[in-house]
Amino acid sequence: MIEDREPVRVALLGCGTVGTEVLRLLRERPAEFAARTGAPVEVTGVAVRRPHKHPDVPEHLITTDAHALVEGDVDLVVELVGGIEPARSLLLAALRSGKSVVTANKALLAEYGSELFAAADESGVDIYFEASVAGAIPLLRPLRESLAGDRINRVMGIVNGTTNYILSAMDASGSTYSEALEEAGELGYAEADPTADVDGFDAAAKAAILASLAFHTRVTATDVHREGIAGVSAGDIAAAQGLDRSVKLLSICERVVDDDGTEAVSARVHPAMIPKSHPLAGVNGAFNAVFVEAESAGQLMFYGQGAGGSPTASAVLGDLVAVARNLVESGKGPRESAHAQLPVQSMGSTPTRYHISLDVEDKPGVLSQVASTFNEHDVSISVVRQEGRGEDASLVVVTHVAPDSALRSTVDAIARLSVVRDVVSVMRVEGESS
Ligand SMILES: NC(=O)c1ccc[n+]([C@@H]2O[C@H](COP(=O)([O-])OP(=O)(O)OC[C@H]3O[C@@H](n4cnc5c(N)ncnc54)[C@H](O)[C@@H]3O)[C@@H](O)[C@H]2O)c1
Ligand SMILES: N[C@@H](CCO)C(=O)O
Ligand code: NA
Repeated sequence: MIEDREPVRVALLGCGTVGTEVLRLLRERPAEFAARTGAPVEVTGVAVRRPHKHPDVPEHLITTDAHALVEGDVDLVVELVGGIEPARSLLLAALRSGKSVVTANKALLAEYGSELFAAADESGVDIYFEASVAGAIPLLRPLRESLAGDRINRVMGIVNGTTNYILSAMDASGSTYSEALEEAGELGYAEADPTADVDGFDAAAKAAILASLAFHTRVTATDVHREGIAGVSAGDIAAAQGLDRSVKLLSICERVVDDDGTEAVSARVHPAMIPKSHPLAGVNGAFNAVFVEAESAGQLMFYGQGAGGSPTASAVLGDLVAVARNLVESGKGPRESAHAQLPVQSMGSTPTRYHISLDVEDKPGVLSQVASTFNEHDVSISVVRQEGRGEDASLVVVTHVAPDSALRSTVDAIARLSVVRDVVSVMRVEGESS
């Protein structure tokens, strides 16, 4: 009988948006978890910071001493505290004392992943982290396991729910940036410090995790070029709408191959305009979507809820069952795979395309001055549109692909032209052929 087997003893660290939901489901459905695991799953302790804030957690489970809980009589530690410390020390202590770990902590994994994987390896235990990227969406398991025999060339998508919620609201209803950010916080999508979301740190951490798994290379958050959405203005959104495009915060991880066959990894997070007809343009609110392009599999798309207590708990509990099964059956999950160790390419050499919207003087010769500035920087123009408005005119230029540094210098040079009154919007363009 399953109920008579030795239980898998679980320590829960953190009982906030995600932890509360994980605990609720574990306590409501013990028979299902036991049947799927092969042994009862027993929560033996819940570490919190302020006990009085958790009236629904049975008193005998609550502790403020997370270290004692982790080093005590448990088999599996579920970390839902977030941030670097004390999460890092707690997980290292857990792994070094032979406990398997489930975590949703992308900030920690993107910086100290290798240290945690090494500790897990030395102790022969598991570390699972599906909830750390794209919430409920099964994405890391497919990359780590299902696609382990393929060669991935690109991973591109929307992996931050908060910023997607804000950009969708600004696009659809004309909400202000701060109204939409407040709503995202109330709905449990935003990080404890929402600048992690809006400044792109969260998406960059996720890009580092995705690039590491996809390219079998250690990529950390600092390797990822990062631009957030704080600079996205109502003018940028309007410029995109005028061209039948949407603005999205994209995480893009690519395998780049030089003419001589040398390979590198490029990982970047920045806002970009994509055509309304692109599948990512229809991903709204806290939903996430990620495209994976692999040599044999071709294109794959992963879509679903990327944030929120309940969707994230689904991924955490899926990992918990996988790890618990391994404990019951003496199995083992995948270890770190970083055999390729490709170099990381700088953003300046990464090929991108720009959309540039300018206010210029409406007089002859302006277009040719602007065009020759592009020419001088070896950047070729794909589309140009000019509209007169009395003394002023607006000029919209979309470039072909060029190294990002060349595009940056072109914009700087254009801004210095006396005929250019204002650079209204500069944004990268993705999702269309060059
Ligand atoms: N909320 C989401 O949508 C979501 C989605 C995916 C991943 N995550 C990740 O899941 C983790 C938890 O996120 P959350 O939204 O539940 O955060 P939260 O802020 O709601 O909860 C964290 C909890 O940990 C507690 N805590 C802090 N320090 C502690 C300590 N030393 N000991 C014990 N408890 C401590 C806090 O008091 C808080 O209750 C984070 O790593 C986050 O990035 C969150
Ligand atoms: N703050 C994160 C939570 C999910 O990882 C987001 O908004 O996507
Ligand atoms: Na996921």
